Amino acid sequence: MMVALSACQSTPTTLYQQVGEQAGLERLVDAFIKQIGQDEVVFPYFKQTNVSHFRAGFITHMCDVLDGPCTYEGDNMVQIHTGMKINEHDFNHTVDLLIAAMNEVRLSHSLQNKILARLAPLRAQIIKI
Ligand code: HEM
Repeated sequence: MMVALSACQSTPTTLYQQVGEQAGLERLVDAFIKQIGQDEVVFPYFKQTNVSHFRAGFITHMCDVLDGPCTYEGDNMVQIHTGMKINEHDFNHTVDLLIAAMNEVRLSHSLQNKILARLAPLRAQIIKI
C-alpha cells in the first residue's frame, strides 16, 4: 500500500518553478519595473532608486518567497520601507501594477493568487512606516 501511494505522488512544484524559474522571474520583474516607470503614483517613490540594484534585490526576494533556490540577504522589509510613509492606497496601487505585470507575462489567475497570498503578510511591514 505504501509503495503504491508513494508511486502516485509526484514531486510538488514550487511557485518559483511555476513562474518559470529564474528566466520567468526576470521577465515578471522587468514587466513590473516597466509598470512602475510608467506610473505617476508609484514612480515618485523610486526617484532616487538605483534600478539595477532594485531589480536584483527584488528578484532574489521573490525567488526566496516563492520557494526558489535563493536566500534574500538584503535589508529587511521594515528597514527598506521605513520613512516612505506608504499609505494603503499606494500599497494597493503597487499590487495592481504587479497584477498588470503578471497578466503581461501571462501567469494564470490561480498562480497569481498564490503569489499574492505569499506577499500579503508582508503588508504590515511595508505600509505606514
Ligand atoms: C508586498 C509588497 C512589496 C515588496 C515584497 C517589496 C519588496 C522590496 C524589496 C525586496 C526591495 C529591495 C530591493 C533591493 O535590494 O534594492 C524594495 C525596495 C523598494 N521598495 Fe518595496 N516592496 C513592496 C512594496 C512597496 C511599495 C508599495 C512601495 C511604494 C509605493 C515600495 C517602494 C520601494 C522603493 C522606493 C524601494 C527602493 C528603495 C531604495 O532605493 O533603496 N515597495 N522593495
